[in-house]
Amino acid sequence: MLKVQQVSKWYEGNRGVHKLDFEMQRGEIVGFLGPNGAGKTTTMRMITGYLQPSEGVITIDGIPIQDKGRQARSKIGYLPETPPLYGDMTVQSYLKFVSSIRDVPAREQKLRISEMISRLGLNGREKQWVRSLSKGYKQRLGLAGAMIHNPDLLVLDEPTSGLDPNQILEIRQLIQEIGENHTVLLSTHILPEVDALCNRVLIIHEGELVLDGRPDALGGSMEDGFKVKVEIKGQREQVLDVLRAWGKVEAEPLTPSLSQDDEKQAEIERNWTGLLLTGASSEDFREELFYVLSEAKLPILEMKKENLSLENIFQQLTTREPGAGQAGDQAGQHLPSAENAASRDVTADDEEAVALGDKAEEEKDTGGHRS
Ligand SMILES: Nc1ncnc2c1ncn2[C@@H]1O[C@H](COP(=O)(O)OP(=O)(O)OP(=O)(O)O)[C@@H](O)[C@H]1O
Repeated sequence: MLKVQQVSKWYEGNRGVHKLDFEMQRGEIVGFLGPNGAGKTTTMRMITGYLQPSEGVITIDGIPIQDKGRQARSKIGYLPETPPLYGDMTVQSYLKFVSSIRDVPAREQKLRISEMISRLGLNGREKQWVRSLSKGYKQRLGLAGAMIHNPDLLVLDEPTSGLDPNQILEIRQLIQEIGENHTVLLSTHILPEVDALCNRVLIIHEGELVLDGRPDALGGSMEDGFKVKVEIKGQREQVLDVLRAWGKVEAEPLTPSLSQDDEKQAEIERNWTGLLLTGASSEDFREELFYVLSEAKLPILEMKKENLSLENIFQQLTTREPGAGQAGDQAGQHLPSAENAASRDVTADDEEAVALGDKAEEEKDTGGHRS
C-alpha cells in the first residue's frame, strides 16, 4: 500500500535521508529504528505530506503524496512525537475540530467521535480541557485525532516517549489493537517495543536504510559468523584438537550451568566441554559439526543456535560506517549535486495538514535543530 521509492531529503547543507527505498503491505506493523538524527522523523514527515522530498516518489495505494497531497493524506493518520493538541479546547471539541479538518462528513462526525472516545479509553473526559490531561491521556487523544478519519495507514513517531511504565504498556496495548485493522509505521528508541509489537523492522542510520527484516529472523541477515552453543561429552583438549583440525570455527569456553558440589563439578568438567562456536560466515555448520564430532567419538549432549538480539543488531549496524551494511540498493550510491539537492518548500496543497501539525512541529524546527 505504501511505496517509498529512492527518496532523499536535504536540508540546507545537511543530509536528512538518502535514497530510501521500501514498501509496506496492508496489515503490517513496521518498527522504524535509528539513533538520534538518523532520519526517522524526516521520513515520517515526508510520508505524511508535511515535508516534500528533495528527490524520489512516495505513493499510497498508487496515489503520489507530492502531487495529490489531500487525497493521499485522507488515507494516512499521523501522530507526531509531540501531538498537535490545543490546550484551550475540550477533548470533545478538539476531536470535532480534527474531524472537520480531516473531512469526516458532518453526519458521521458524532459517531466517529464517540467511537474514538470509547476506543481510546477517553470516556468521562469529553468535557475536560486538553491542557489538564496527563501525558498518557494527551497521547490517547493524539491517537484519537490521528485515527478520526479512519485512515488505512497510521504513522506514529515515538508514541510512548516520555510516558511512565504503566502508560507505556497501555499505549502499546492500544497500538496492538489498532494494528489488527490498520497498517502501522512506528518509530521508537525502545527496542523491546519492536519485539513486542512489530512484524517487521526497518533500521536507518545516517539517513540510509541499513536493515529490513522480521525481528525474529534478523540474526541470519547479519554479516557476523553463525553461532552455536554446544555441550560435548569429552575432555576439552581432545575436543579443541578435533575442532582445530576441522578449522571452520572459533571456540570460546562456556562453564557448566549446573551447581554441584566441588568434587562432582570437577568430575563433570573432566568429561564435559561447553563451547560457544562461531563460524567464519553466516552459513549454518551444525550438520557438519555433528559428523565431525561423531567421527571423533565425541557425543553432542546439547546444541543450540545463538540468535543475536535486536539490541546487538542495532548496535552493530548503527556504529559502523553507513553504506557498509545491508542497505543493498542504497550502499555505495553518491549524493547528487548541490543544485538538485536543494529542499523544496511545502506546497499550497499541504497547508491544511500543516495547520493541524505545525503547532507541535514548529517547536522542533526552531533553530533548524531536531531533538
Ligand atoms: N529542519 C531542519 N533543518 C536542518 N536539518 C534538519 C532539520 N530537520 C532535521 N534535520 C537534520 O536531518 C537529520 C535527520 O533528522 P531527523 O529529525 O529526521 O532524525 P531522527 O531519526 O528523527 O532523530 P531523533 O531520534 O533524534 O528524533 C539530522 O542530521 C538533523 O539534524
